[in-house]
Amino acid sequence: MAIVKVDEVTKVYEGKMTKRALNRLSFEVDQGEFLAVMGPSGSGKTTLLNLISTIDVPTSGEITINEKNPVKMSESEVSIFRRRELGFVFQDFNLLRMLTVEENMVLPLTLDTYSIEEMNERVAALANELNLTDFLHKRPNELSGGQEQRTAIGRALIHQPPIILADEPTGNLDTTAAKDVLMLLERINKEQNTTIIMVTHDPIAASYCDRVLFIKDGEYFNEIYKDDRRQTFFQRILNVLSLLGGNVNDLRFS
Ligand SMILES: Nc1ncnc2c1ncn2[C@@H]1O[C@H](COP(=O)(O)OP(=O)(O)OP(=O)(O)O)[C@@H](O)[C@H]1O
Repeated sequence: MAIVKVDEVTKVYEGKMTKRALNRLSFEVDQGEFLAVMGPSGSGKTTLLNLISTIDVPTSGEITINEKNPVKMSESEVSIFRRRELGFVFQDFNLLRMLTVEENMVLPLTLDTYSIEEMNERVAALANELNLTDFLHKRPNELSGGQEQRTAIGRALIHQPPIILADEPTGNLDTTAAKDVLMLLERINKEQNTTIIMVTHDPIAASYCDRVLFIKDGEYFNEIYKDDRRQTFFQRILNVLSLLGGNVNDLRFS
């Protein structure tokens, strides 16, 4: 069953220079799918994620998330919808520097009516799963990049949202920490059936996904599905990327 439907979506940025960032893009994401979105720099990946995340609205076309269309909601409905249905993971972690790991993770819950016991229980369970139990009282500047990103993933998961949106989640991590984060996302996806949409330049990161959707100049270019082996999927991703062209420096091989 499709949990996200992108139907003929166009996004035009008006300004001194009008820019058509997405042009009649259509695709669906199944519930429980781990999807990577790839494309050259400027192809519209972040624009697409901003539209799905309800941060921005399409110029035309429709995006349906869990059978709801956020464009038709009031501002307060959208903020509740965003909080309950979506979790966000960013390249630069976006943690609050003055807060501890525990406080960063629990923050989204404080906007809703959860009891202290429930909040403590959720943080403890997630910290255990994310291997952060010993770091709960530390602040971001005392953490490694991988620990910061795991904290950010904890913050994204604390609401148990059905969909996680990740924008280059491994972009600021070294190879080992990136692998840990990808294996973690893969595990969350498989064990909790959380749908994940991840924008990435990195073919290795994309090879952890079930499917890679390639876009070029704001339009659908191609998509490929994982077979049994990650290594052959990785090779097939590289093949499409070479067809896709663009500047090879746009792709980070790690
Ligand atoms: N707010 C904006 N106003 C005007 N143009 C914009 C705006 N945001 C993005 N664009 C343009 O829209 C196009 C798509 O940008 P977008 O950031 O979605 O691409 P991207 O694929 O995420 O790129 P990158 O991989 O470099 O992050 C680009 O040409 C960009 O310059």
